[in-house]
Amino acid sequence: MTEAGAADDHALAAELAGTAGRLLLGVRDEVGFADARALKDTGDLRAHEYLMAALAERCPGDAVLSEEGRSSVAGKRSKGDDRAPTRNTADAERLTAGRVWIVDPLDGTREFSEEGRRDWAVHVALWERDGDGGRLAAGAVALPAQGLTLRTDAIGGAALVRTDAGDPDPVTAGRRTPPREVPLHIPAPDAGKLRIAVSRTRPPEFVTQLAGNLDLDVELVPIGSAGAKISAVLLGEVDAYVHAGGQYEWDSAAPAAVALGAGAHASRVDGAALRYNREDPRLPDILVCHPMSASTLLTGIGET
Ligand SMILES: Nc1ncnc2c1ncn2[C@@H]1O[C@H](COP(=O)(O)O)[C@@H](OP(=O)(O)O)[C@H]1O
Ligand SMILES: [Mg+2]
Repeated sequence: MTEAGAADDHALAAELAGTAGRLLLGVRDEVGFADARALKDTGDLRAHEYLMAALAERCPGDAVLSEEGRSSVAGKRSKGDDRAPTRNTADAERLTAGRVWIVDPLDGTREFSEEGRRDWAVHVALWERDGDGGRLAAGAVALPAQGLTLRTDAIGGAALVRTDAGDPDPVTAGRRTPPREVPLHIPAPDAGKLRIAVSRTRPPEFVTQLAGNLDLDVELVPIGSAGAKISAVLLGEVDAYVHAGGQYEWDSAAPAAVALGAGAHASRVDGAALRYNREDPRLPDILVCHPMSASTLLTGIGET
């Protein structure tokens, strides 16, 4: 990959996540909130079909692993559309490919279907094979209802992009427009305190025990979507995300790529590296936090 080509991967991830996000805001307007199932399925499948078509056109030689492209969702249909979802690259081809896009077309599907909620995301990550097996090479997390995209950049860092869509922020509305894109660095937590983001609907029991074991003032903050939770860590709205008990590569690939670019610690809850493009896409647990909180949290998790 040339330097210009690599830079394009970061920009492409952000462009595709942002465009899928705008499409999803349109799906919310079109389908409405009365039938949550129809809204979820239509959102999942329209964003998936857009990403599959865009990646096939822009990166025809690359493999794709999407949450909605598995054979297990082959029977799913979006409202007013009888087509089956476009299938992922076959496993045998994906597992030998040099470049694999790992996408979650709509993370936080439940929150997407609840009127007024802003904690849902589009994830677009690029995994590349290298001498050590492989690594996340680029990633973008769009938060369409918040008017934000968090993305990796070409110099190993990350950036926060303000998009036009989304509800106006009542605090900044009317003030001078802030810069459209700014570097993203994970902020350090306040001394003695730790706000830990947890799933709204499946908070792991061990995180409650962990909170009790830590010698800190801990607040558990329920937020939907892995991408929205990891973004909340990078934006300083919480200090850590701890999850266990189930998840898949597409739930964390793009947010982990951005987190690592923003200088965060991102690992399994036992401290092992997050690994992607495996035969089995299950990746059931994750810890994202500021590096200065990592040993406290890893030790606390180990003792819980
Ligand atoms: N125990 C579990 N098993 C499988 N997937 C899980 C899970 N807990 C969370 N997830 C997935 O992780 C994402 C974030 O979940 P949560 O909002 O509860 O934190 C969701 O992705 P999707 O919305 O793409 O399905 C959800 O399905
Ligand atoms: Mg998901």
